Amino acid sequence: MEISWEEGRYLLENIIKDYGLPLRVETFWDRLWIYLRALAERAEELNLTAVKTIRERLCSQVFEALVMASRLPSGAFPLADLGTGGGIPGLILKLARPEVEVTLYEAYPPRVAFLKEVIRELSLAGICAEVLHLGKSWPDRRFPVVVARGYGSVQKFTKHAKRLLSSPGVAFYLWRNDAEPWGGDLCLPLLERVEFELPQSQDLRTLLCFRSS
Ligand SMILES: C[S@@+](CC[C@H](N)C(=O)[O-])C[C@H]1O[C@@H](n2cnc3c(N)ncnc32)[C@H](O)[C@@H]1O
Repeated sequence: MEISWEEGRYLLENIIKDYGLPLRVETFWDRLWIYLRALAERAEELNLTAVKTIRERLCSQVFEALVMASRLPSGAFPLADLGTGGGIPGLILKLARPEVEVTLYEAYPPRVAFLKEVIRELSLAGICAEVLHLGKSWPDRRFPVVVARGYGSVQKFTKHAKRLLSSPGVAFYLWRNDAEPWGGDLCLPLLERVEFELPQSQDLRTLLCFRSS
């Protein structure tokens, strides 16, 4: 059976506590829940079916995004999420770190239309979603922070992040060790590598942190 509002909040609260993340779930849970419900309802239509339940999403994509949120620089700054799909990690970063100005880039227009609806429904300011196939075209601005998850390979991420990063700048990539190739020589210097296990499944993830070259 699917998880309830109370169970979901309790689960995430405990995950955050167990992993010692410096975040307070009560500051973003209501909006996160609305977003997760919308994503669950539209997942099939948007072909975002890798995760089957809200419980599973809390223990994987949400948790991963919160690990990233707690490692971002402090304060307010513009951030770009490349290949955001249904808003991961960028939309979750915005909920957990509302002072950050987020741009979600995604090549598939229906996913961007969904994100625009969610942004409107949640009355979020300082976040936008744009249809853009990076590599074919590029935005005319640069960002001090660039992030992504599930972008195809670590190498592809560093190649595109290098193009979008301002200097100085930092890029963060959530690498799914078991599911995604490294892809070859990296285009940015690696600053830090943080390995962690997902709650419940114990699957491995690595948060890679790069700096502008
Ligand atoms: C595997 S999904 C991951 C989505 C999301 N980041 C997540 O972790 O759930 C990859 C997404 O990146 C998008 N994508 C891949 N290459 C892209 C590119 N060059 N420019 C923009 N979006 C891209 C795809 O359309 C897809 O939505």
